Amino acid sequence: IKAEELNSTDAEEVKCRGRRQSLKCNPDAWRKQCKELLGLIYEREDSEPFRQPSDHLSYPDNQDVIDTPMDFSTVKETLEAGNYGSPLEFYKDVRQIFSNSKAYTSNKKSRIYSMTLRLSALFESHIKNIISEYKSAIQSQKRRRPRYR
Ligand SMILES: O=C(NCc1cccnc1)N1CCN(C(=O)c2cccs2)CC1
Repeated sequence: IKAEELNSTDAEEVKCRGRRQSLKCNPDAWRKQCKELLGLIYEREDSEPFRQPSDHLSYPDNQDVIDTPMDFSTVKETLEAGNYGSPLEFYKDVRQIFSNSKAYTSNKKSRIYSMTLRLSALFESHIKNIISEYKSAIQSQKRRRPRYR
């Protein structure tokens, strides 16, 4: 049968089976993409205050406000250790860095807070494609109909 005679699901699957290693169909491609995104973040000077755990000594006033400390070195270690099961877990930790920064500051104009705003704009612009490609790779991998081998 010709590929166009397959319904969209089968066609998608045929496409993916052929090109497993391509980014589109490879459900593990997100790890490499998130590593590259972290590299981009590390290149930005804006990420400097967030590359190591916040030191509560110099920011004691908000210590109780931050119940989940997070920083990019922790995210990097978790990703490299293979301890994220999906890009959504990666996304959750990175967003924690930005929300902690918001909780730290009372003045939304503070220099360090404006750094998180620029950084999160960069992050959001890249992560949404990584997540949508991951979701479609999972979809095309799911067998719509069980196959009896
Ligand atoms: O202590 C760190 N980061 C670790 C560190 C330790 C030593 C040297 N350089 C950075 N902060 C400070 C608090 N913080 C904020 O986002 C905000 C503070 C005020 C408004 S926002 C997160 C980054």
